[in-house]
Amino acid sequence: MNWIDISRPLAPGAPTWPGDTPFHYEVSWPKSESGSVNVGKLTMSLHTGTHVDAPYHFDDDGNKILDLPIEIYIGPAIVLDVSGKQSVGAADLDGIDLTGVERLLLRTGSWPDPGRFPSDICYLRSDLAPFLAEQGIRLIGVDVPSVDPLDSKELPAHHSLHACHIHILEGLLLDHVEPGQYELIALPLPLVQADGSPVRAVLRRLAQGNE
Ligand SMILES: N[C@@H](CC(=O)c1ccccc1NC=O)C(=O)O
Ligand SMILES: [Zn+2]
Ligand SMILES: [Zn+2]
Repeated sequence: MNWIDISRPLAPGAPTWPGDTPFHYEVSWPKSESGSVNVGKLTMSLHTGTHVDAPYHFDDDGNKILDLPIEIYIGPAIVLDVSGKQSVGAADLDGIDLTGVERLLLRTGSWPDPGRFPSDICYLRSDLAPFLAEQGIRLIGVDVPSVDPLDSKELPAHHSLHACHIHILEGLLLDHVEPGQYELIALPLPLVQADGSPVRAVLRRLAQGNE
């Protein structure tokens, strides 16, 4: 019960990376023709909306989506508010107790208009990954299209997270979520060769010690 949807809706006009494939859905075989059912077809970039990156997205030798362990995308997660920061590094999380936390979702608040691709986002500095890995984090989620600056070609955050075995979830919608402890489900599709996958990401509040 009480699952909170933290996925961005996929509809015509959904914001994409500049120049990327627009989202398109159509009923390609209508009931009037098939005689029994409407059958839909979908065209989209795998990096539109709420999605996971496979390492292959930024490393030709990296794992593809179906190679990723599904247990990463199901389980307890912390939502942390970091809004107002231009970037997040180890120093920004100093003093925050992440003991036993494997999944960390950052609410940056830096995608103010969900109808348009953002122009400037809060990104992760490359000293964050080793810091998080040391604390036992295995998944990082952000409410923006990338963990790196939008114009980055080197993608230092993607590469450092990958080097530290931390999986990447992007494009979450966290505006309506209070910081705290949750159970997360955000499963990628079983796309065998893919560099990314849309996910339906949901949270359910876990009981707090003092509630
Ligand atoms: N690296 C970005 C995605 C990215 O750069 C991108 C995604 C879709 C289409 C084009 C992209 N970059 C082009 O330079 C990310 O996954 O965070
Ligand atoms: Zn992506
Ligand atoms: Zn990415």
